[in-house]
Amino acid sequence: MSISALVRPRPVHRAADLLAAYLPGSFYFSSTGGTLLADGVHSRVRATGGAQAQAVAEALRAAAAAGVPEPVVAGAVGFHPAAETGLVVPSVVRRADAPAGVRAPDAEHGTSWTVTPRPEPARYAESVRRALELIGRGDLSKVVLARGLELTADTPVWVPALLARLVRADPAAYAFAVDVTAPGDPAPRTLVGASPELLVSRRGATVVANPLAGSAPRSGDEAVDRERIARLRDSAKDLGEHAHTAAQVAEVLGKFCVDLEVPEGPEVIGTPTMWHLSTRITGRLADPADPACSALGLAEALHPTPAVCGVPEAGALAAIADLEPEERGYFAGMVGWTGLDGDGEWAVTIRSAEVCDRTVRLFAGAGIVEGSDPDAEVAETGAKFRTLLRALGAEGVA
Ligand SMILES: C=C(O[C@H]1C=CC=C(C(=O)O)[C@@H]1O)C(=O)O
Repeated sequence: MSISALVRPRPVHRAADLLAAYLPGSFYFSSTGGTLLADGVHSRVRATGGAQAQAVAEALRAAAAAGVPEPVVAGAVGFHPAAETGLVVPSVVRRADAPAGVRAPDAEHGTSWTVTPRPEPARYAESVRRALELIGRGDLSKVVLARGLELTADTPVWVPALLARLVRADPAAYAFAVDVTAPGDPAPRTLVGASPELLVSRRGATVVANPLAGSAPRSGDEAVDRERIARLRDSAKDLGEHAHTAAQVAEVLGKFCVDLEVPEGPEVIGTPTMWHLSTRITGRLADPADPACSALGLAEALHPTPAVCGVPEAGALAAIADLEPEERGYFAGMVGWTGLDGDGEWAVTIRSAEVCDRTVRLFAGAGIVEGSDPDAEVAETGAKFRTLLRALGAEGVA
């Protein structure tokens, strides 16, 4: 028998076709590393936080044995991993290159929106003041406090168009759409977003993490943006906020790696709406075959980083529970995929929303450290909402 009869080429898809093929219920994830669209549920992974890497490795082996071609585990894990986990082994996975030349319908500017801030910005500023007291007393060094917006449209929100607009606005983002429908939901619920932050990716023995912390809004005016970038680079408050996050990520990855490259200081990266301090950390795994070293295992070990939680972690979790009136749900968790070989990519679930019929629930957080100004943190979280508000055609309503 000839080789060509035995080896079928991998189907080749175009990223734009996969994005166009996305429908609610599918799993979509794209980044500069490629595009993945997954459909159907071969099996669900039910394991609580911390134990998922082992359960996932077993689920993937079972799927491969059952004939699922190139199985992956895909989905989202909530901020409190024990609370909400939506990981599945899909029946069909299609892959393509990174998105480029994306077409998307413009947002419906005729949509009318009702907006409810949760909490009101003044109450969020008060929580920032209380966090500063905890920091002043020495109980905490950093805590990330989030606030939410609930938007209701006059018609159901069409998630495929929203996703396409997010990808078109920033093809380099970690863009995702995940079905997170829960019992009692009146309609399918989708977690959708375009995160700038890579929690961890793994390819063979190589791992990359790209913690972000320390931010300034993008203005669109070149001279103003140059000044904002320069100020961000020199801001002791933002550099401190960033250092906590980069140090924790380096420390955790260091436990799994034989070589770890950590740049001496952060650089500034841009999204269409924000500037961030960024540290790209790369490492070589000591034991890539260990399930704890799969992309998901590493993501679990890293989560929650001080980009979404704080330092020390237990104190920050307690402060978040005390000071945030709303449950974060999937916000500030992680979203991505891992394959049978342990390779994969997980992003931090920020610049995201949960969409259910006409309702959109979004959150944005900001790192609070000594020197943070409550009103500036209200403005920063407001700027972070713009990724989703723009794509919804709702910029200016909140
Ligand atoms: C928590 C968020 O952003 C994180 C990532 C980048 C910069 C951040 C900051 O400057 O506070 C946050 O740590 C969010 O967008 O909701």
